[in-house]
Amino acid sequence: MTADTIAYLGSPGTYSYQAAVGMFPDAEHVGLRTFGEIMETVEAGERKTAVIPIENSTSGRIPDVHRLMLSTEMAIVQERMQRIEHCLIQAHSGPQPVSELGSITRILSHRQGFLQSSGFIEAHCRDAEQIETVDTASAVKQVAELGDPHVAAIGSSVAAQVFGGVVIERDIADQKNNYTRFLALEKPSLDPDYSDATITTLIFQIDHQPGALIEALAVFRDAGINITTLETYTISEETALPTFYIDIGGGLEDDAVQSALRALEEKARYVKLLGSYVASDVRNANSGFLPVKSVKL
Ligand SMILES: O=C(O)C(=O)C[C@]1(C(=O)O)C=C[C@@H](O)C=C1
Repeated sequence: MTADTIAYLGSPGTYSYQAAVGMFPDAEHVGLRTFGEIMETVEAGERKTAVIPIENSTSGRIPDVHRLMLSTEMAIVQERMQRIEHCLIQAHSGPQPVSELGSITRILSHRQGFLQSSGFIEAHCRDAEQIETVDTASAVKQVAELGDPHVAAIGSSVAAQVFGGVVIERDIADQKNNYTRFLALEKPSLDPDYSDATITTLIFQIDHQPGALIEALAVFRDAGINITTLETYTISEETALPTFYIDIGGGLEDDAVQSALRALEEKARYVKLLGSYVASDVRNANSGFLPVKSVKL
């Protein structure tokens, strides 16, 4: 395994694997068990790039990853909107006709698979026990190996192919256009090139006082910059003051972004740059992610 390797969650068949291959088709890819391990191996210089999901158009932010963003020293270098087409998958020995989905007593999936398909589960197998797995591919693998007609997995058709499962229902996510936004993170370059960057990601912290957030956000309005994501952290020892994750439309070399960031430094208690990179061209109403340019209807 070389230091140029891309670290992702799980094994071939996870959505993270599909995103990692989509972003870096010619690299070597290594699957790890947790997002923490993925970040650590890149921070330690053992692997070059971490590919991790940050938010989903159906279920919203991926909380574990947002928390990792607080402490990381790495820089975001790329984003990708990955289409997530969840399938209900069973073993070859026991696929159920869709009309008999009520006889499924156990469903295995990653937490996000359940969250993104909750409407389908409620409508067709509401009494089934839900068992969380480390990723969707391992859910499919376990179900294919078990061969029990009353057990199903929520995962990708790629995982069904890899592990020999049968897809009995396709595209079961609550929103038909279900996309997850993946980020690629690397150790910061000593000589970063932001010339093509069109989106910038920051974490900032402000005093807990009336009007402090409005004042901080006004720097973007004053510079004519769109905000495409704004997430609030829950408080903890690390984040005792109000702390926010924000994506703004514009690259670090844009004059408007530079003047907004200078103004933000004045208003905020703490500002951390997470990266400035090329915005995905799949930012639209179809994917559920705002484009960096203004939209007028
Ligand atoms: O379990 C997988 O297949 C993953 O790649 C993880 C993950 C996630 O953590 O959000 C990635 C994309 C989908 O949103 C569902 C699950």
